[in-house]
Amino acid sequence: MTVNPSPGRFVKVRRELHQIPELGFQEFKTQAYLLDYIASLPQERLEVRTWRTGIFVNVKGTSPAPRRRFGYRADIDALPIQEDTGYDFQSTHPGLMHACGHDLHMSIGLGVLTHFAEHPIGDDLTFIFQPAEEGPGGALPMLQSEEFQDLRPDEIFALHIAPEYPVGTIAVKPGILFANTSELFIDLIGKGGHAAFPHNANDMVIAACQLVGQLQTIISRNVNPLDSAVITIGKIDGGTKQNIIAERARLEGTIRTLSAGTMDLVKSRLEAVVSGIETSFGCRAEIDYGSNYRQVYNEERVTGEFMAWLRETQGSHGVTLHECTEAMTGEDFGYFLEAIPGFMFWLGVNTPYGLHHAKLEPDEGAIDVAIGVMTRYLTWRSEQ
Ligand SMILES: CC(=O)N[C@@H](CCC[C@H](N)C(=O)O)C(=O)O
Repeated sequence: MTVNPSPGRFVKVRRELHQIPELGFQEFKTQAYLLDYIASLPQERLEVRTWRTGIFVNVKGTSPAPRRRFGYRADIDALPIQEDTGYDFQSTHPGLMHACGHDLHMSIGLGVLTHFAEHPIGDDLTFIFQPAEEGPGGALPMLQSEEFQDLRPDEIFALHIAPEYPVGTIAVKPGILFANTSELFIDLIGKGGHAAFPHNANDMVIAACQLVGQLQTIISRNVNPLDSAVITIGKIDGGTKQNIIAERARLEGTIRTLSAGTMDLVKSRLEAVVSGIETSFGCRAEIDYGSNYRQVYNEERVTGEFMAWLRETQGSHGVTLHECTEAMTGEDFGYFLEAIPGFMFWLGVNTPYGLHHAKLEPDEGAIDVAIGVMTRYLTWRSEQ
């Protein structure tokens, strides 16, 4: 796709952030960039707090107390992907890329914050720039942090880019939007040996191949077909050389379900299947579930009001509301929504390559659309 050669303010910000992607809890340059930008805003009503590599910004409202407080969250970390876009502002960090849109999420967050630093509303606002969404999860510890407690909002909002929708589309629904997630790491430990003497070894490459296939039968044969679940093994590592039987293999993946009960079922079946592999291969297995995220559940009343407001005003915003179905993506924003009513929505960015792809090139026109919608929505809410 062609990119705008004379970008606006927040497109420039997005491009600068795009060049410095960092993994979870290592977002040092990103945090410094965000702090520098925030320091350039009118400071009269702002209070900035850092938490590890994250940031809270309090924007003090203009109404006399008691005031309500609204929260807005943007995630800031990137993925271990070697970028393959046609951009002239590609990642300067080899092997790392903003391939899940967090560069757009941050630029939109800064755009909304800029508006309210310059045009404060009656109510207080908390902006949250959150590390480690892709893993191991920054939302829960940030929510529990001391720094957050007196900035805890009454309602909280966030968005995620959606490659499949045109720019101008906001896709949302009340209730569950994103799945429950659990990371999955399985180590298989057998007995290595010479490639020519398989009968003297326990080959963990064969065990890993069998296990990957058997794991899929949990989805097809244990989960109710009217429910939904996903097991994806995204990475396999095993062995040392083509003529050595592998002593070890490691599978890395993720589990997605639409309920906590189905997550328990999948895990208990998975443990039975892995134990069967131990018996049949005479090997040892270790399972680690890594980090787990709660489903993203959009509170019905607040989401319903947002959708009604969008329906009434969409003509004047150039925005189209689409009531979508849930997706098996995960998001640790689910922890915020478990504690505080609010919603997350999908923002159309119209690009053929999906999230987590090395060629992801979101249409930057979506940045101003989102800043416009969020500033108008928060202003409207404050006037209610
Ligand atoms: C929106 C999105 O793509 N989120 C990630 C969240 C990752 C959760 C965790 N690290 C896991 O892999 O289970 C996703 O992969 O859905």
